[in-house]
Amino acid sequence: MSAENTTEKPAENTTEPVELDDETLAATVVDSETARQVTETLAGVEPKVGVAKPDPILRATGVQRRFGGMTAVDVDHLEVQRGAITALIGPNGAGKTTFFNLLTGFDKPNQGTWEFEGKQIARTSAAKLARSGMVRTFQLTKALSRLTVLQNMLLAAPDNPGENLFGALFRPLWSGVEKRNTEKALEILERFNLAQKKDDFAGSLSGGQRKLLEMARALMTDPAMIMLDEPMAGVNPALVQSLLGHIQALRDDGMTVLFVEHDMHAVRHISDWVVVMAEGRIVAEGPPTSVMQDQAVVDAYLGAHHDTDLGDDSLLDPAVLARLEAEEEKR
Ligand SMILES: Nc1ncnc2c1ncn2[C@@H]1O[C@H](COP(=O)(O)OP(=O)(O)OP(=O)(O)O)[C@@H](O)[C@H]1O
Repeated sequence: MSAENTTEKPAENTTEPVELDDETLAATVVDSETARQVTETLAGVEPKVGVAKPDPILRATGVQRRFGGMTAVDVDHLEVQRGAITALIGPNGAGKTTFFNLLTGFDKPNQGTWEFEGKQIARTSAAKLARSGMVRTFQLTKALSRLTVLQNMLLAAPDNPGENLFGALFRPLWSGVEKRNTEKALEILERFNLAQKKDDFAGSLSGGQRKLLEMARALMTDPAMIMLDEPMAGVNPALVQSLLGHIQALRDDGMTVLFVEHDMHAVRHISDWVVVMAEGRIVAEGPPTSVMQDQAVVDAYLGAHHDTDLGDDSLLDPAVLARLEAEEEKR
């Protein structure tokens, strides 16, 4: 199917929840050398809120964002370890998206500072951040859906002159850049199994393929750190495994990954470190298994919506389980 002979059609399964059993999810975990090294390094870090990391790529301090009288984000201190997959989780309204938007230059804080690669970046624009190596994924807008997959990739290239004066005046120079960008785009599309779709409209892709394209676009800037906004949302379960594999591959290629996600199951299997937010604050952080046993995390999720599945019960501390059962009986 190509852009020339097809019309845009809605993506499939965009609202389907992720429902994969733990065994399937566990099977997606890649036992790479990098994964082992990261786990080993983080095993030496005390799982407590605000703890210093051995090699932080991002450090945020005293970040506050208020909307009227409501404080949506109030983070004392957070460090993100270089080369690891960090998940930012929490119940609805916890402040994850607001914090993510602040870190990626899409919103301005009332107060706070943060640095990336040792440089202050609070109040730096998203475009500037991308040029310095921190990039976030975007949901495909309506306009981008009407472009082909390859055109989407080329637009994401940092030196894309587009239709500006430079492009018009320096065509020969631009065509060299365009050739390089096209080669790079095709290489990345190949990696995400999207090369065959390069001439399809982005709007014709399934929910999962769109998420892959969002990641592929971000890689056009050769980032050191990639920030993913709910990478599993709206993805057909059949594609979740492949998506998780791609996220791990980014880490194994040396990138730092930070993602916002609701789904506890998936988070637990692929994250090296989990940060939990509730009511604007970070209430726990640590390796996935220890975080799941943390009372503050259980309280945060139960307080928000009682039917939340925290994942594999066998990982929960017996005392926590007993308490959950007692609370269940009371209801
Ligand atoms: N632009 C805004 N104006 C007013 N209040 C806002 C705004 N953006 C977010 N909020 C509020 O800030 C709080 C945190 O919202 P946020 O979207 O960051 O939470 P979240 O953890 O991402 O939740 P979800 O998982 O439901 O997306 C919520 O109470 C929300 O209503």
